[in-house]
Amino acid sequence: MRILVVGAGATGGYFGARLAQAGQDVTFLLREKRAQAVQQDGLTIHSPHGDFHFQPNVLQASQLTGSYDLILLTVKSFGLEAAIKDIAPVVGENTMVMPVLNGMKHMETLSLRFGEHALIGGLCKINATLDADGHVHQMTPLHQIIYGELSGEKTERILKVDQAFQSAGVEAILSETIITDLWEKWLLLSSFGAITCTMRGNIGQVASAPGGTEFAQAIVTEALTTMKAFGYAERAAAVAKIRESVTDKSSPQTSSMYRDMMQGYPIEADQIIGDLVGRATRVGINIPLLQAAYTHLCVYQKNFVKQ
Ligand SMILES: NC(=O)C1=CN([C@@H]2O[C@H](COP(=O)(O)OP(=O)(O)OC[C@H]3O[C@@H](n4cnc5c(N)ncnc54)[C@H](OP(=O)(O)O)[C@@H]3O)[C@@H](O)[C@H]2O)C=CC1
Ligand SMILES: CC(C)(CO)C(=O)C(=O)O
Repeated sequence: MRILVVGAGATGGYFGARLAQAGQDVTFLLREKRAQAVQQDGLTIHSPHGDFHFQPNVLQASQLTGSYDLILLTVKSFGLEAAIKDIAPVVGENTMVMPVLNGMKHMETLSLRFGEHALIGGLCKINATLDADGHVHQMTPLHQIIYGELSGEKTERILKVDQAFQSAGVEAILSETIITDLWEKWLLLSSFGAITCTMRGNIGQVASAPGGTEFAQAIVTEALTTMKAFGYAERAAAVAKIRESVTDKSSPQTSSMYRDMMQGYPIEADQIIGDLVGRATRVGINIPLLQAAYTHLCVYQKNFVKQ
């Protein structure tokens, strides 16, 4: 299977490297600066599962030819439009486009652009980041990737995707409920993001502070109420697990949005929190805490991102 990984940041670098390490036919589509750096230095992964350094196949958009069987989209939401333009020439009739972005909005965008048949639902759970040298650091052993047909069917093509990820030494899960999984990942991440970015601490620090647990629970309730109004069919056990994880007083967990914010990087405020606020406003649901979190993130985004 010809696999194109778009981006060699935290998620693309990690999962793309693991696929390549397993001998899969992987090419990275990178923009000029990153392409030059990776071509010169290779790609390095630091991981509790073992470090890995290799010289990947790298192309820039103007060098793409043919079509790919699977395109793994690992850009941030604010890079999505440009990435769509870049990959469009190599999305053939049988190409599967699998994003791992957090949130839901990108699914509509991609479906409108390439058609729903091209889209494979995908998400990943990992705590990873890029360091100043462009190395990928996986900070905890978590490296889960979940994917599935939007219909839930076990088609021939999704079984091939499954085979590739199963070979890669990561926790790979073929899901028959990927849309629900995506809502739940968004519920988890929007809550993690709003809690850690607003309170500037990890989950345990917030949960241990006066009012922190109540704040975290109220954030989950606001996000959940909004998602249910837009089609999320609540699975009680999943929501209970999310509530548990956002109120765990011993948890050192943050979110990628929090880590990006601490480093002065751009964040996905609109995709992760703004989209929820917009949806709630459209149907008249009051979500004051998420609204405040969004305002807070927008102030950061406008004034404090390092150029
Ligand atoms: N980091 C994490 O732990 C997790 C992240 N996620 C989600 O995964 C998604 C990706 O996040 P993450 O991997 O952290 O992001 P990163 O910022 O680490 O990586 C994104 C990469 O995409 C590259 N990129 C952007 N546009 C293009 C393009 N047109 N062509 C080629 N490369 C491009 C950027 O490269 P450059 O700018 O250098 O050109 C950058 O290196 C997000 O939606 C995030 O919320 C989900 C779970 C965990
Ligand atoms: C759920 C979590 C926190 C880890 O995968 C995440 O998705 C992120 O940090 O973006």
